[in-house]
Amino acid sequence: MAATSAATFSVGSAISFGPKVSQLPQSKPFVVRFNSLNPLTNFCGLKASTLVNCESESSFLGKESVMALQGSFASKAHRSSQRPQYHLNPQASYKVAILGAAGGIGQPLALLIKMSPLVSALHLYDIANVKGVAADLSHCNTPSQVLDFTGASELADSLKGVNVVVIPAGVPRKPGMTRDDLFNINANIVKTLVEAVADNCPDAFIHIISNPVNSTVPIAAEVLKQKGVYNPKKLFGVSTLDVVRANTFVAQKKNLKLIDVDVPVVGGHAGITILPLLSKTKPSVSFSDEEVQELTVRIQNAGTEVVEAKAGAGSATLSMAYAAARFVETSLRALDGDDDVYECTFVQSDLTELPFFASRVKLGRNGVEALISSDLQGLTEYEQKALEALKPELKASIEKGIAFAQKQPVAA
Ligand SMILES: NC(=O)C1=CN([C@@H]2O[C@H](COP(=O)(O)OP(=O)(O)OC[C@H]3O[C@@H](n4cnc5c(N)ncnc54)[C@H](O)[C@@H]3O)[C@@H](O)[C@H]2O)C=CC1
Ligand SMILES: O=C([O-])CC(=O)C(=O)O
Repeated sequence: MAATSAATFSVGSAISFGPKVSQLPQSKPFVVRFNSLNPLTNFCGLKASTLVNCESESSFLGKESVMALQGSFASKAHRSSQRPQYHLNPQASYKVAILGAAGGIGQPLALLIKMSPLVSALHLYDIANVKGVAADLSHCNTPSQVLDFTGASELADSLKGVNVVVIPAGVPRKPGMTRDDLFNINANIVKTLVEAVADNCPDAFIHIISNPVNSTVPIAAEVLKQKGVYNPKKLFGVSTLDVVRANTFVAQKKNLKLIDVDVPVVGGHAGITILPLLSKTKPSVSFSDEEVQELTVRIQNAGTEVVEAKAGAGSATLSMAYAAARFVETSLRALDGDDDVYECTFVQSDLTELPFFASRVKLGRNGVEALISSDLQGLTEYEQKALEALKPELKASIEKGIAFAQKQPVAA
């Protein structure tokens, strides 16, 4: 079949290290081609993956899904054509490591990353049960090679030459627990793993998923500082799930097309420190005071909603894997030279008086290029109050992490 002329559509979310950017760029994270023999180039948003042709009946998306996708992307065609397009480098070949790969998040995350056309090697590390996960995953006919690493003796090898390290290792919550209740176990796990990252791939992007993110990211920063390799532009707390949830809940409430909605979520990743900036929703939507209150509280409590529904069997894993895969994909696109990559993430920041703060950032080859300051300008009274209210809790969590790491310095 001859290739038909391709329309290129983009979907996703938008958005200042070093310079703060006060203008809010329009989102353009994902590019998907239809009506072409070209494969889909990304899987985020409603992203599929490598070697998936939207015209093909053998696409794992299925024909109906493809039609639905085409429909949902169609409205973006015009807007997208006005933007510079990122084209996947056919030579793109990045190595990603997942530490905690046999867990509830690790397994589906590994599957999603296995589908990325940007990845040539996927290193799966865990303290147990990772051999079977890797054997299983390696049968998928996507290009990346899957390697397994079990236990402390193989940790260093799992990190050699890696571009992005994702850390979902650690225990999840049970009903009645706060994320901070995980501190005593997960702080040590994150400390040990980040020490190994510092020794073996200090230039990698580091994505911390393990809770409490508000403390584990500062712990990671201290460990990297003690090792002499801290680069604040490459250390990220993964708060993407808050954005994914905000987008979903807002789209449902306002009857909007899911794919169009983009809500920045700032602050931290626990309870009231999660602050969705509904007034900055794209496309522009108006909310009643009641809607703002209801949506904000639902987004802040969404993790607990899942913990309670799972009734002791853990916390969010599938939606978290989806969100983490989206952040890996955006990081790889940034590494690959796309200069229009924006995500919300919990990073070292000077946007407020707090040393770490989640906001939109512009990502580039060297990590955070800019923090987007405009999101914090012109807040509603509700958002401004909520921002001031979250600061003491977030400050305490950050200080707890720093104090922990400083009390037990790493070996040089
Ligand atoms: N940032 C976010 O938005 C979210 C964070 N989380 C957090 O992610 C973490 C993981 O959650 P799940 O995957 O559901 O837990 P899980 O218990 O299913 O999996 C955790 C995995 O980590 C492994 N592990 C434990 N210690 C390790 C070590 N020292 N080195 C390597 N691997 C180790 C375990 O063997 C297990 O396979 C939890 O702390 C949870 O709170 C969960 C959802 C969202
Ligand atoms: O709620 C939890 O414990 C897991 C988490 O961080 C989330 O789902 O946002």
